[in-house]
Amino acid sequence: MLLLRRMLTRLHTPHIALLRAPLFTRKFFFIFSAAKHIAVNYLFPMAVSLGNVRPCVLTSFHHKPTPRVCRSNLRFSKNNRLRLLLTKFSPSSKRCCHFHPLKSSSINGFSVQNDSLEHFDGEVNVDFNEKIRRWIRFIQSILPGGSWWSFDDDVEVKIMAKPVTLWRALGKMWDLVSKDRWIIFAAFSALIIAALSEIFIPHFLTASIFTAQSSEIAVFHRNVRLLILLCVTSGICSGLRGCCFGIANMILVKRMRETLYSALLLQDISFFDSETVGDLTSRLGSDCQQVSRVIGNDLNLILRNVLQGTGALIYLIVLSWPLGLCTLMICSALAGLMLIYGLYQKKAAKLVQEITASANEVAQETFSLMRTVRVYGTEKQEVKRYKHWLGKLADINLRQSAAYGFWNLCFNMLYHSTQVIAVLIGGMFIMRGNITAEQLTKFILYSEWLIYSTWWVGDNLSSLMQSVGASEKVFQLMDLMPSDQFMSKGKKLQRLMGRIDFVDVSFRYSSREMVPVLQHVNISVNPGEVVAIAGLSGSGKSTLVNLLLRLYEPTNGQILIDGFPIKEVDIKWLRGRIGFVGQEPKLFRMDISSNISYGCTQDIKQQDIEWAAKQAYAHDFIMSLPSGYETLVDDDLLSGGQKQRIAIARAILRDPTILILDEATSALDAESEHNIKVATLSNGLLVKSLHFLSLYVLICYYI
Ligand SMILES: Nc1ncnc2c1ncn2[C@@H]1O[C@H](COP(=O)(O)OP(=O)(O)OP(=O)(O)O)[C@@H](O)[C@H]1O
Repeated sequence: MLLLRRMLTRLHTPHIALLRAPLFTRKFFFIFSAAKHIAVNYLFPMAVSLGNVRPCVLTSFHHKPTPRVCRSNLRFSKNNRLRLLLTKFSPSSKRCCHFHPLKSSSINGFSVQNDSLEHFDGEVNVDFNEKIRRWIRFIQSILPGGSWWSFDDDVEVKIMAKPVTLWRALGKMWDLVSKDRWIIFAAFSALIIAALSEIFIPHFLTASIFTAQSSEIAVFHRNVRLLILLCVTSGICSGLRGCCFGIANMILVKRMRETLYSALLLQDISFFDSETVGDLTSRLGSDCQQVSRVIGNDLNLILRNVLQGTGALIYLIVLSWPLGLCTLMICSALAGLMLIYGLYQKKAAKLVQEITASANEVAQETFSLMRTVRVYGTEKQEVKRYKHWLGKLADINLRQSAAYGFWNLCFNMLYHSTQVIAVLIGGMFIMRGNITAEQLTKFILYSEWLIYSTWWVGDNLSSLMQSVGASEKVFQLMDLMPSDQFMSKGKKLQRLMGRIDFVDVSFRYSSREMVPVLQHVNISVNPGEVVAIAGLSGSGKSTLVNLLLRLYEPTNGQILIDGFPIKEVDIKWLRGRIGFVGQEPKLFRMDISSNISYGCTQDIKQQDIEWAAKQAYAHDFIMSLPSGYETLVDDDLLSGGQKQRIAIARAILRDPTILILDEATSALDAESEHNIKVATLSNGLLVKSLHFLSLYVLICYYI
């Protein structure tokens, strides 16, 4: 007991974890305290592997570990099938076993290892010299060009987008807004007039002050009148410029979203196997929004400041070329820094967008699987998963802010050095009688103007680079060619009889190239024949249907419709003649009538919808809903069987020549299933489900 108490006083809060472990494990630890490092490093992990200790309670079991760490991966734990990462410290450590459950979750195609989410929170026993060495290493890393600035460690996300140059991005943006080029021309005209007016303001300001001082009243009044005129012109034109660029920006973002959305909708289904919904919606949302700054803000301010800066530079050189050249040199240094800073921000922005997309992906997945999350109580885990990406985002934002700080520091130093140089050299020139006090005042005003213009150009250029970096993936997606099915028209047969032949068809999904799903399949179905395809789960029944609907192309062999290769038939026309009810029918967030008539090209009346609903035995339950056919539904507001009945009604309403039911009545009770069969039979349709224990059945019926 004494030993136990002593051990307990030495165990601070995190070690309570050990007490939760089974008695066997506790005894195991205390009795063999003499050989504790062996126990901790080798025996305890074994206890975990045998299932005596749950790995999650071990996470905080560590005490003064030495910094020397060796890692090995263990793959055990029978009950919860977690993969463990055992971090084993050197024998000199006191108790230092540290486990992290490695729950791999695939996000953006890359696995996220949750061990990085839980940080080592124990105190680290390091000597003073080691601390100093660490500090020196840290300081070295945060100096310009140091490792802290590199983003390489953060690239846990898949960056597929090819780099887009600034000119290419601007060219693409121009393509999108060129239809409304008048607004751009109006914006540029206003910009030029405003910039020119503003350039002359310091000149007439200084001239007015000095003419007032020398009592030249007529000249003073003329200068003041001109000053007022310039102020009014620049005010009006600046307002016009801002408004026109804002409109151009709105047009750009709108077209960008439209183009991207249309490009995505025309992709092959296999494209959606590799891209996730969260990622794509993030491209449409935040990535396109990033571009919204480009025209209305960045380009606008860059152009204005380039014009004003050039004007100020010319004025300075005319005023005094030695002073002008000094300012030019400082501005060139600023421009060099600006370029490096801009490129850094571009890279950071690209990563920020990728990580934002990954965070969105997690959120989208969690919200769509909310019921599963609630039932399994994994809310905290999901928050952790989301926080992981937020942490990454914060990390990059931190570096972006630090870079911004550096950029500000450089700017301020260079800005003040121009003032000092101007006063030093200008003062000497005044003393020598080379220039007047009025000229020096104008010089200081214009050099300030020049340096501020350079600053604004740099700031907006880096913002522009960020927008370009953020929109790389958007541009890449917008460039994707539509699926072949939308490119080639194909033949419309005079009449679809319904003969189908699968001739030596083999298939494998492109996302899993190594796994053959179908191999040399030959099936023939005559018009009017009902065929049931039965097979074990995962044997490829739904895949057959996918090929018949031409959602995928066979890797070998071909499918014939009435003797014509399906590839040569107009696929839109063919799909219009096929009624399909899938395994898990999905409903759109719209009323029931719209859901039933969804995709129907014929002129549909309410009676037709109700007729189809009656055939599918959906009418009664629809009428029992508060607003009947007007009731708003979606994927979550109806039972599985009710959704299936609406989907069957949708298929019936199309009056299809070929009806494919992919276990379409699996969620219905036996009576409803029977009723639907009888009802559809009387209209020449047969719906039949065969349930062979765990076997799954697909029925194809041709009329
Ligand atoms: N989009 C996809 N990408 C990669 N592999 C897929 C895809 N869809 C299905 N598979 C794989 O193809 C195989 C056949 O799947 P399919 O859905 O056709 O089976 P099934 O016979 O309909 O199964 P069940 O009776 O369980 O619905 C499975 O091994 C599955 O993992």
